[in-house]
Amino acid sequence: MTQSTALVVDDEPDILELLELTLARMNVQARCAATLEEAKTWLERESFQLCLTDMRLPDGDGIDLVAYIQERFPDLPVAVITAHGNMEAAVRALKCGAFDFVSKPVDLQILRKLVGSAIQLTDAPKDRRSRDLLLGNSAPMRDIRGKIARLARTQAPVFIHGESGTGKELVARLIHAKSPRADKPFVAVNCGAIPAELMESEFFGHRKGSFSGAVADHLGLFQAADGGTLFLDEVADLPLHLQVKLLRAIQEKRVRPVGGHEEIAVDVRILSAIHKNLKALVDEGRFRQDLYYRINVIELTVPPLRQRREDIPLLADRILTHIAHVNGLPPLMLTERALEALCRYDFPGNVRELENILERAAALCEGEILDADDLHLPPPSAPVSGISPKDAPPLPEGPFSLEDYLGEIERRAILDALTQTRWNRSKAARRLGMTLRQLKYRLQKWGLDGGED
Ligand SMILES: Nc1ncnc2c1ncn2[C@@H]1O[C@H](COP(=O)(O)OP(=O)(O)OP(=O)(O)O)[C@@H](O)[C@H]1O
Repeated sequence: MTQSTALVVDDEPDILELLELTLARMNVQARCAATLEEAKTWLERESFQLCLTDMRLPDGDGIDLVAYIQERFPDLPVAVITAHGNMEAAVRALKCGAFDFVSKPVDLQILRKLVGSAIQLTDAPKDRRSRDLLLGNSAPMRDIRGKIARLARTQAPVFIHGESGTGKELVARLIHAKSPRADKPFVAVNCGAIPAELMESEFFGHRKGSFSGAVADHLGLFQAADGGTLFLDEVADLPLHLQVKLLRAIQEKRVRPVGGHEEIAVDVRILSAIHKNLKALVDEGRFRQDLYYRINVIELTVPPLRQRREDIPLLADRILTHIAHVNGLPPLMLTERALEALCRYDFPGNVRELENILERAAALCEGEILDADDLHLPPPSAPVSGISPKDAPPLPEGPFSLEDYLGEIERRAILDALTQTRWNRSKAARRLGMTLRQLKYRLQKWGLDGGED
């Protein structure tokens, strides 16, 4: 194995020695600098795979060094050592381009994981076809692809904002796939889909016997994602008490399983997504401000499809090619009229809705040419759910039960939302503006149980 070299910058000789020893055990040679000036001299003289710097240096600030390296040596990952509990400094460093941080007193287990990731980062292949996966040549999509490439090189938490179906999860997967964590797990969790009483154990694991039903040790999501990425979808659905625990896990980089006595070091990159306005939820006291600042270090907005209509033809073409391929069909084509209709349509459900429309059209169409009528696009004024008064069942003759009549409308709306979300109950619940629990109750009531969360 070739030896890597790290530049370690700290004015405390004891810490320098400890870091040097730890790195040596990982076959990483350390060059030590006690000041900003010395660090710059080393940087000119040698090439490094990692730089580890203290925040407070006699002749400047660790952030100055992060900025200097970003400008002069953008391929060199730099991590900062922060005073215990000083998350503000850690966040500043991440925003400035630091790839990670470790807090004092330095936990050697966490340091080893950080160094391992940094070394992998400089070895990682640079490109992984995000253009073929995240389609679109509009300016915002090109910009997002550029950002994905840059964000893949840091460990900074990224907060992805955008309407439902715009491709937030796809963006998160690409950040992971292009990062040095690509060979480790990408664990996606829909925070709204986990029952409140199981949340802590789902996230942090539990020990056998810690509660009735805990028949064996259980690995939580953090441990499942160790070395990789944890994607928290609909993060605003986390209850406040779990937000506190999540914040702690992110800051300390350690988790304690339910019923466990020891804490376990975890190395997880957090990406999160939401389709609501998280800042507004913070203002309403429904989302913790400290957690908001922690997960929102870098924000990425995926615009709705109606704001990048020029991407529709390419997306439609690729989706139809895919549908034809998986169903063993000859190539499917859209007429000009059909394409025009698609480009005019507003897509409240974004790319996912485009996929559904084309799948439905392909399934119902007789030949290989899809015309505008085959798309069955909702008229512009129809509400998103597709239920409008004219679709409501006709009023029965004579006296009737209003409750049963409204129940039938409810049943139709639920069925419609489930069809649109391919029976994904969490997504259907969001579409209907209710909690998963409320939807499950109604599904039971209407005998519509089934499907995945
Ligand atoms: N730019 C794109 N190119 C290709 N496919 C896309 C693009 N954007 C979205 N998709 C596809 O659209 C579907 C929905 O995307 P995704 O699940 O990532 O959206 P989302 O924003 O996370 O949705 P939700 O908020 O409902 O969870 C997926 O099948 C995804 O592959």
